[in-house]
Amino acid sequence: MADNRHLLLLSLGELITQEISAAQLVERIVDLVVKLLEADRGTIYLLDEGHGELVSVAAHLPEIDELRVPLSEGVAGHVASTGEVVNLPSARHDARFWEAIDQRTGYQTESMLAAPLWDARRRLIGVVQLLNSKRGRFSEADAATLADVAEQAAALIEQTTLRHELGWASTLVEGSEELADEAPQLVLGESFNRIVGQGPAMRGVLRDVQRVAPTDATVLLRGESGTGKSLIARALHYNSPRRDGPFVAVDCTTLPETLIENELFGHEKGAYTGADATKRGRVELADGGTLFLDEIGDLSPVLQAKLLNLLQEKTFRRVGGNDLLRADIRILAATNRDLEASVEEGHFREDLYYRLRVVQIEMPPLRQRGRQDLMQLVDHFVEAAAKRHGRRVDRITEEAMAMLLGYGWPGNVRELENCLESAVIFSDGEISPSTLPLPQQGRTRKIRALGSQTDAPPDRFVDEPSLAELEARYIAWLLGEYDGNRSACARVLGIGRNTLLRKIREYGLE
Ligand SMILES: Nc1ncnc2c1ncn2[C@@H]1O[C@H](COP(=O)(O)OP(=O)(O)OP(=O)(O)O)[C@@H](O)[C@H]1O
Repeated sequence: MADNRHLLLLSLGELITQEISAAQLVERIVDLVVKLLEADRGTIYLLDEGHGELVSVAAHLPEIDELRVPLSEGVAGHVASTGEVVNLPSARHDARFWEAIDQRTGYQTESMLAAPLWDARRRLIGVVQLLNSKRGRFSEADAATLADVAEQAAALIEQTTLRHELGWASTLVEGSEELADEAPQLVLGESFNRIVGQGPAMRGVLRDVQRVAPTDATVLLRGESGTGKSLIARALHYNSPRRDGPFVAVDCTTLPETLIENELFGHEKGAYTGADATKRGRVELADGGTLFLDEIGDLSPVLQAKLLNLLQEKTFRRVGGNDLLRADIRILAATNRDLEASVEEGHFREDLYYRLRVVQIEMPPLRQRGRQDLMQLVDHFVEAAAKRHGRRVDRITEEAMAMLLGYGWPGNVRELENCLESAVIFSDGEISPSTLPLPQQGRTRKIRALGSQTDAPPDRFVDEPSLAELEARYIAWLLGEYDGNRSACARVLGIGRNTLLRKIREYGLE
């Protein structure tokens, strides 16, 4: 059992690295726990605080779609209210047993084991429950195992966006949950584990992912650095029929041409000095799965030709080999380059370009995703970093949030993630402007980023700033334009110098 438990925890850990949908993740957790503890059925309930109910989000309940259990009812309700692990050899003879469920499902509950799911701040988020031990009754060792596994499972569930999507999670960032209410409800199966984004731009991306993931089509992911292209590539793989096969990523920028060819296609024994054994390349390692080629715009002409062959014929040769080998792979590629310009300049093959661009997914830069997406990302990354570093963050000040919302994020989501990780480490329970490592030149960059929006009369504000943010940005931009001359800025703004100074202080623009 100890070994099994170890294996289960490992399998649970692996689940989170795979971009399966959040709903699938909880289903797999239930399946694994049922198998490990030799139960007949299992259910994971999450707490819907608003309604004071537990709601089944994954369950072996062929009879009904969803179960809602009031906190005052049943064994699950008892576990949620008291935080106790409950082990009942004969559930129907226990006063806490809620017969209504068996009556609805026609199932005969005999033994039952249930444990609470806690979040990192020791708040209850749900209950995991097992029915009918195949060994007649659950042992005390089973109860201890379930308590252990429940802890891991809760940590996994917390890392997903599931509770946010359901609109039940409490948030650090005021208003970050508003969108969940405003947006048309996403169907669980359509959402992706750990990918945050419900604004129109990201919803479009996720809709495309949903459509193309199940096909074998080559997909070209485009967008600035740090926008999540690799994340989406993994989502495409783990939501495709190839999900049980390997996902192999190759970064085409990091190695010189000859090494990349070797890395991709492998080599035959004796292909060159030092090649004393045949080596399989990434293409072969990806067999039955997905090959993700990152930064494809950087490939040399020779490799572009070989890649074209691979795309068209699904065939390749190892370096130094004559045999034409066949690969059963799906190819995904990504670039942050202007491929059209590269084609024009003769650096990128036109035929390869057309072959690649059949299905394209364009990742929007962070500054175009709207304030709600940014706020949800902030919430997501702060929670994740706090957990990772064992820190507690209770609050992000309004000024800090205004700074985050006003910044241009040239490094996109990766820059935001790094910035918040650092802020969490240096914060003392609260993230304030002084804990945000937005460099001084960050302001300059912000001003420049804004410049492009304010120079031309904006016909739409892609990042939906509030009036106060807009005011802060305009002042910041003016200060940049007038080399920090406050009197000149005040004149342009038609306000007194003191009023301007107050606003500069208020918006943290000193
Ligand atoms: N929508 C999102 N939700 C949650 N995390 C995200 C999201 N988008 C990106 N990230 C995170 O941001 C970081 C950067 O993403 P990723 O590496 O996928 O970007 P990229 O576009 O492939 O970058 P590059 O072009 O530099 O390779 C990763 O840690 C990723 O998990």
